[in-house]
Amino acid sequence: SSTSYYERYHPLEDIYHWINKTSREYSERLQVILIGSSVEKQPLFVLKLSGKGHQPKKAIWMDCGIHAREWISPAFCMWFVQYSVMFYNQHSDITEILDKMDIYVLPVMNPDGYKYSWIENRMWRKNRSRNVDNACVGTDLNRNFDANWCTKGSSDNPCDETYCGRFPESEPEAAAVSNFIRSRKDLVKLYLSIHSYSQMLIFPYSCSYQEVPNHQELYEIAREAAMKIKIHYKNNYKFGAGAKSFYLAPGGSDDWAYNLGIDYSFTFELQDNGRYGFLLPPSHISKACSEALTAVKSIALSVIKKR
Ligand SMILES: NCCCCC[C@@H](C[SeH])C(=O)O
Ligand SMILES: [Zn+2]
Ligand SMILES: [Zn+2]
Repeated sequence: SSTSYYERYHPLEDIYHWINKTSREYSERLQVILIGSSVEKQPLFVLKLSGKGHQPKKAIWMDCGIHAREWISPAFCMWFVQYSVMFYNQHSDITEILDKMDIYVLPVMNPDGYKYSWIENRMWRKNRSRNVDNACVGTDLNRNFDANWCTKGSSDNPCDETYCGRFPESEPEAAAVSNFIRSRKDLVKLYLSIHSYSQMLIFPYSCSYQEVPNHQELYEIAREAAMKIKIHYKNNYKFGAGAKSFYLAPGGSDDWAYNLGIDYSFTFELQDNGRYGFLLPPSHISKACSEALTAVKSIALSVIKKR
């Protein structure tokens, strides 16, 4: 049987073609925004998803592909956009969400690394920035944001997988995202960063063991989403504050967004639990994305009800 386009992984050029084609096909729902470019000058395109009525609404941010080898992440952003344009005005949940909030989707935040993981090294994680005084390549974009930058849980060694970069937002990819979010900080109410693997719904802080003021609220929102995944897909997702329930990880986009004032900020670790890890087979894309979709809708609706 021919598997659908959305049940396959796609190389970088394919994804750029998809962005172009889908935004033209659904021009009522989608607008392409160029927010910057990568180290190797690949464009960073954000797809702005909006329902009817073009007055500026509150917004949700979703980034995918910050880490090159986590191929299920860009696959989910594509799956999510396709689901949204197909079922807006048909399924009540996505219709309610889009009638109340715009959604900014960045399908590939680390295009250089993603391309490199297709061509050279399937297990690549970082971006592809060069260091003048060191042969090692790449900064971990999820350690490059200004949240307890370069403290314990990251490394100042350019050869390490969690290298924090030369300074906060030193990387063009991280700077593009933080500049865009800062410019819309009064509109963005929910921040989502999509990763793999471990099946977890993580909320701040990962950069310290300190508990955030609305910890209980974030815990309940995450628990509700994990419960829905359990009910609908019989799969277990853990949830909790990052540092305590996962590991100490400073310089992350989610913690930075939270400290900017975005009170609802989550990092998703999608499938699986370690059997295939980053090499999740295409046959698992559908279920992994359905589970992530359930979580996104649950969390978005929880945030909307908080208004
Ligand atoms: N912002 C830190 C959220 C928790 C860690 C997430 C994982 C994703 Se691969 C990491 O960046 O190590
Ligand atoms: Zn990751
Ligand atoms: Zn991960």
